[in-house]
Amino acid sequence: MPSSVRVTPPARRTSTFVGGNGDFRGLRRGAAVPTVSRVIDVRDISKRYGRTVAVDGVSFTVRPGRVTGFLGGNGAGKSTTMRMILGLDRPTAGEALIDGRPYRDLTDPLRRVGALLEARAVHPARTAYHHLLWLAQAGRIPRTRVHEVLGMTGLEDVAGRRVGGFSLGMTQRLGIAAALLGDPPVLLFDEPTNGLDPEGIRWFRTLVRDLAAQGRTVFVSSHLMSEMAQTADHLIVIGGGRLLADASTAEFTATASSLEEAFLRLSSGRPS
Ligand SMILES: Nc1ncnc2c1ncn2[C@@H]1O[C@H](COP(=O)(O)OP(=O)(O)OP(=O)(O)O)[C@@H](O)[C@H]1O
Repeated sequence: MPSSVRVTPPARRTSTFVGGNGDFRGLRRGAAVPTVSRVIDVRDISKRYGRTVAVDGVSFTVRPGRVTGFLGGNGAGKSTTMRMILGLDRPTAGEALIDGRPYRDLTDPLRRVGALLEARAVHPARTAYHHLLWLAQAGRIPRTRVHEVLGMTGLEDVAGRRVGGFSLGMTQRLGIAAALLGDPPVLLFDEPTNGLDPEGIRWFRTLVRDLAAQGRTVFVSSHLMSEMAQTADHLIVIGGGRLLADASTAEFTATASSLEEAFLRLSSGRPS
């Protein structure tokens, strides 16, 4: 097991906030899910920060119609990979393509790709509604869509509250709402269940499975093994910046009693 890989316990429960109207029909507006080019293609990508090799020659493809989990311990390189996919970090080598192009070359990116990365990166004095409205206006998305995503994420009742007073779980929901704004066919969520209570985790699981069932490409990073076992159809596993596995969840766990055991065995380099 690479020394940088550790498996941490589940995130502390920080909120008793529940909800989400469970109505994900807002995701099916119009012909929002194109039938082509929803693949995320990561090709031999590397990222070095000074002497730290965060990502080391990783290649994989994230396909539509299923939930792909991105598993790795702390410091494995998940966030760096996601940031490179979204054009927020420039690869030292290799490339990441969505729809056959780098993110920065996509036209109308909010309608092509939705992402939750740093949920806390919101203006604390803004209300949830105004945060989403500001994003919607920047992406030429109608105001009615703001109401839809507030309903879908269970934030309707707190839409008028300042985001600075939100719990971590509520902030995560706001980040998920922002990712859904453009009704995009490709979605990336980095540690989306951080701070969500059990009800929220179950709600999120239902949401992403529904998104995938609609034919979207859904890529979810996590270090919560039991959660990923229930959520992901397919797994990309990295450790120490390197690709360790790219397999269906069923294949990955076939010779282990649990996903956690399979992950720990793989990370430690023990044979299955
Ligand atoms: N901006 C940066 N400058 C320097 N080093 C960085 C930077 N971003 C990430 N790293 C390093 O790159 C490695 C991979 O980090 P990354 O955040 O991608 O991992 P992760 O799998 O998302 O981990 P976690 O689950 O803990 O968030 C780590 O060693 C980290 O310290």
